[in-house]
Amino acid sequence: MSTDTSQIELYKQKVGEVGASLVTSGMKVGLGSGSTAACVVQALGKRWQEEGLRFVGVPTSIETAHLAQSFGIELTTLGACPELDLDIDGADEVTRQGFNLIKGLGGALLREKIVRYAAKKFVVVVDERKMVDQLGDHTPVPVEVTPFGWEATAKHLEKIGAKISIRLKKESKDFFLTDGSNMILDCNFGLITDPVKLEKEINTIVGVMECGLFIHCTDEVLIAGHDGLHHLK
Ligand SMILES: O=C[C@H](O)[C@H](O)[C@H](O)COP(=O)(O)O
Repeated sequence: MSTDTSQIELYKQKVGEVGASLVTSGMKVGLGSGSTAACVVQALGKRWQEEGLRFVGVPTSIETAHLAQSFGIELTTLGACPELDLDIDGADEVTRQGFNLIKGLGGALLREKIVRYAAKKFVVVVDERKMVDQLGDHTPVPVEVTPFGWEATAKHLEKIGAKISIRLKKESKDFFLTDGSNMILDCNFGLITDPVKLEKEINTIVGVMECGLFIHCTDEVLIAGHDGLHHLK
């Protein structure tokens, strides 16, 4: 499926607006990361400024925090607010059945997962390119690892079948580091037949902080595409 960039941007804006419409006054809301989640934050910022909507947000990345603050949105931490009503975030792949996800191509996966599991409800916002029949369709599994001894951690990942690409900064050959100062190893496992087993296998490897598989934890998906907007529950 080829869709031009400006059309994709329109899909993201649409899904961002609908995602933002799920937030009501007084809610505690997880604010996701990446370009689609940014559209949600922008739409929330508009509602904050034009409608006087008031809620508190917990950002999943420094970038999201800065964006939210640019609209004056009130932010808090999981320390002050460990239970959230709603978390809205993007994804890199979403399975049509079961809404399992790969996340983390933008590098925010550990914080995103912590925020997701602090929330009662998790809504994912995507454009139609992200929908797949099976995880691993076009995206590796990002794995966040502690930099100490990452080479040994990588060997363990290879033993369970990963073909690894070390995430580098776009502008240089330096290692990309997450907001928590961890590295990311992008692990290609091919098509993933048993994501529950794989998530467990990855996360029991010493040195792994978290992986980008989000399994059996998505309540709703908003999808924007050529045939309009779909809200799947
Ligand atoms: O680390 C990044 C996050 O998991 C993003 O939500 C994910 O990569 C999707 O990003 P985008 O909406 O920019 O495609």
